[in-house]
Amino acid sequence: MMEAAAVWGGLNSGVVLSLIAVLWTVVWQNLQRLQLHTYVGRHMNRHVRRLAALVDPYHSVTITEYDGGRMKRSEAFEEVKAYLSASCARDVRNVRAEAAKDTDKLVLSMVDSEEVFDVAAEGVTVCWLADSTPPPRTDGGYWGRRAQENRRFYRLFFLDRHRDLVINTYLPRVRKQGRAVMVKNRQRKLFTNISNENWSYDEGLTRSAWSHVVFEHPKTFDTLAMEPSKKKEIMEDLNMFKNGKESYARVGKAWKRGYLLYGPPGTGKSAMIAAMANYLDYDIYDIELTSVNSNTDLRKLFIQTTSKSIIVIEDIDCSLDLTGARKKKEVAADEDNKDGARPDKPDKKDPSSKVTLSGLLNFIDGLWSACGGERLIVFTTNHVEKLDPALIRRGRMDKHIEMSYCGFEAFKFLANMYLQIDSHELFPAVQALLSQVEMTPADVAENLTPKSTDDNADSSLRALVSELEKKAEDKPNGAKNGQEEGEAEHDS
Ligand SMILES: Nc1ncnc2c1ncn2[C@@H]1O[C@H](COP(=O)(O)OP(=O)(O)OP(=O)(O)O)[C@@H](O)[C@H]1O
Ligand SMILES: [Mg+2]
Repeated sequence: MMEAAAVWGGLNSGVVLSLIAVLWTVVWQNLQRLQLHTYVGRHMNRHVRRLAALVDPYHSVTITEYDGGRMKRSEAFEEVKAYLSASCARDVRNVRAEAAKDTDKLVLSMVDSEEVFDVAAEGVTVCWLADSTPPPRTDGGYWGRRAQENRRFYRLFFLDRHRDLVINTYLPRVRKQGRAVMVKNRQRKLFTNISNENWSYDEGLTRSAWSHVVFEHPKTFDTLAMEPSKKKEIMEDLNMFKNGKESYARVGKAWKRGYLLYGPPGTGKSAMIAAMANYLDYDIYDIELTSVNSNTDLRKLFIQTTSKSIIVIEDIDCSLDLTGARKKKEVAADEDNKDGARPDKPDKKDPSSKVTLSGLLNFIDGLWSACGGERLIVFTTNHVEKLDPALIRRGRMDKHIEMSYCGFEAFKFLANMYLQIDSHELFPAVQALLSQVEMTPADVAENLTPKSTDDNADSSLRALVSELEKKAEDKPNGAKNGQEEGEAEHDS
């Protein structure tokens, strides 16, 4: 009887303390809502939590700003920060406002020592604390100065009995929703590599070889003149890629895809890349190969790219001597075998050979095998026939897309876009002329652009026809160099 009374008494005190904790939680939330919580309140909050822990132990999970000693910003930290800023920021009295990159908006987050409650599930309240630890002692220098900044962290408190729910359901949800907030707030960027002297630092401690601007190119597939079926095929290919995480994993392939865009100047290769980036919602990394000092630097550039990006090397034939250079050097090496010369050894006298073909191949193969996924690599060239076959073989450049002179389908698209017409008496003449002469979509678009307020569809079309006729006269044979209409495209 006595024992039963003791247990009952213990239970009773447990229930009372739990009730105090719950009551305090409610009071605290209301104080916050009324903006009456104070420094003292925060301390009481902690004491109540300690008191409650006597009967119902709580646990905590700490999410730090940096991953271990790798000096890399923790993704989980960013996700929690984004989640809290979106879901709970209204309940926080003191917030830190940071300038969002490249916009006028501010990103709000909790200042140190701020706490906020969140509902993990019905009847399950958890508490987030924002805080920081003093920096480790260092001996100056840039890294030292950066390291002197406090290391921030978020700590999540929850009761022992909610452990499974918090770890298995709530935290994954927080990360997922945080990621969604980050995607929503994310502005796409166009990165470019700059010379090493100007290497910049990103907001973490990571040294960056890239500088960036906000990517705001207006070109989309809706405004890209192309034979409709070809355009559809490319868009479906991109869809398959974007949604192909599982299928790539199933067949054991890295989640990467290579595109080679080739064709004469002004046929829309760069426009196509912008349309792809807008369609996929990816960043663009535009590599200027001639600014890369060595194969090692090329590798560093690659390592600092992120997923959901298009890595672009424009005019690949001009950036590197890839026009059978490997073969020439192989011959030279055979002749000069005594020196043990390597076929792809860079020629120090030739500044264009700072990055070699083999360096570039390693770069692409690295892309294919190393780090995370979801990267497209796009090469453009005006002279596909000059490229080393090794560079464009299947597995490196998976899809070859020919961007060609303007065909009738592309013209109709442009006429609709620029003049808002689907047919006109001059269309047959334009069709006949386009089958005879080569004119790029860029030139057709320029001719269709009204030059004065007096211009209309009729005058613009006449201007185009007369331009095409002039070209036909300049080209006595009239043939189109065996070029078929529109844009051809094939998988290699
Ligand atoms: N198919 C197209 N549809 C719509 N606009 C086009 C098309 N092709 C070219 N243009 C327009 O013409 C201009 C030049 O095109 P772009 O820079 O994409 O050519 P390019 O193929 O990259 O040329 P280069 O080989 O010289 O780099 C751009 O303003 C682009 O918007
Ligand atoms: Mg271009």
